[in-house]
Amino acid sequence: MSIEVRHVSKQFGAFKALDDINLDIHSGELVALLGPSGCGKTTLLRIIAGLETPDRGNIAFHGEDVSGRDVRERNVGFVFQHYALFRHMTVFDNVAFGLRMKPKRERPGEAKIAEKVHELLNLVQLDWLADRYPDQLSGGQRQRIALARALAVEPKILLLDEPFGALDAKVRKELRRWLARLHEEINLTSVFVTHDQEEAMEVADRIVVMNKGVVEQIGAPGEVYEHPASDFVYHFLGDSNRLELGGDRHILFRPHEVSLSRQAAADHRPAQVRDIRPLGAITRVTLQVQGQDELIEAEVSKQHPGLVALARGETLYFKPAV
Ligand SMILES: Nc1ncnc2c1ncn2[C@@H]1O[C@H](COP(=O)(O)OP(=O)(O)OP(=O)(O)O)[C@@H](O)[C@H]1O
Repeated sequence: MSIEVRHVSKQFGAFKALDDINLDIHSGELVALLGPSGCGKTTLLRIIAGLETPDRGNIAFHGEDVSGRDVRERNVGFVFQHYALFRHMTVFDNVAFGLRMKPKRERPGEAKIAEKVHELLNLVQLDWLADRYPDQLSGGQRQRIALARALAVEPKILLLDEPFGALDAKVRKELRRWLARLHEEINLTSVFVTHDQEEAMEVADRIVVMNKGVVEQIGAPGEVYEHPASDFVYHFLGDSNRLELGGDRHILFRPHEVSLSRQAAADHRPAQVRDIRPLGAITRVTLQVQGQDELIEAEVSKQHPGLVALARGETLYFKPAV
């Protein structure tokens, strides 16, 4: 099921949360809405779901305008960060909930429901927890159960709002890999909101980079990283340095896109070493360049000859190598 967003705008009082958003999400795609806090990601997701009405524009699923349909009629599944499981129900009953709530003529029998619930719990690899209560689960397990619950009613579209936001870094990483694999398996058109560029880069087929209510760029992770359409996208999608070139000219480069030398070299600028951080295979050197306050971060292999016995306060020569 594809999703078409056409000229969608939304205002809260005088504040423009979304300004003429256009977006095509293909059937089976996993798309990330990425941007800083307050850029309108959640509002857009809620409008796609039917939880919020746009002031202008419309949403179509597979070419069919669904603007007039409410959230229940749109057949979308949700996983929201704070959309808690029902505490007084077991894992099994939580996952069965949506099926049991169906109108009588669509509701499967209890045997069929049990079969379906176990199938879903197997899919999220937590069948062994069926009789537990949410309080007896870890945060990561709870999110996987929330996903199973969302999938129970066989939605045509899955919407996830910072689904792993509240979890610690290691669990987040595991879960996002797991989500990517799961998505490969079930191929459900999915949209997830995140402000974490690493998460978007790692999981999504395509990334929609948003800023202040507009779409800055849409593309595959590699595309938006390698060919950012604006300075905003460049900065947002990874660490970046800005080097003043005089006048109002500047150059942007990534910490690893740098040539470092202990001796003065052609086109290299002198800089004072402010900090040296070994980070495993690479070492990050923070540099202060004359004539600008913003520090430069250079990341080189830990074997780089320029690092031998290097100390803070010394002078290094560097050049952006972009
Ligand atoms: N119901 C509302 N009433 C008033 N303002 C709102 C409402 N919902 C959202 N906003 C405002 O609209 C802007 C966009 O909110 P939204 O939740 O879409 O941003 P976001 O990109 O998802 O940010 P975050 O990552 O912080 O959730 C914010 O400035 C927010 O304060």
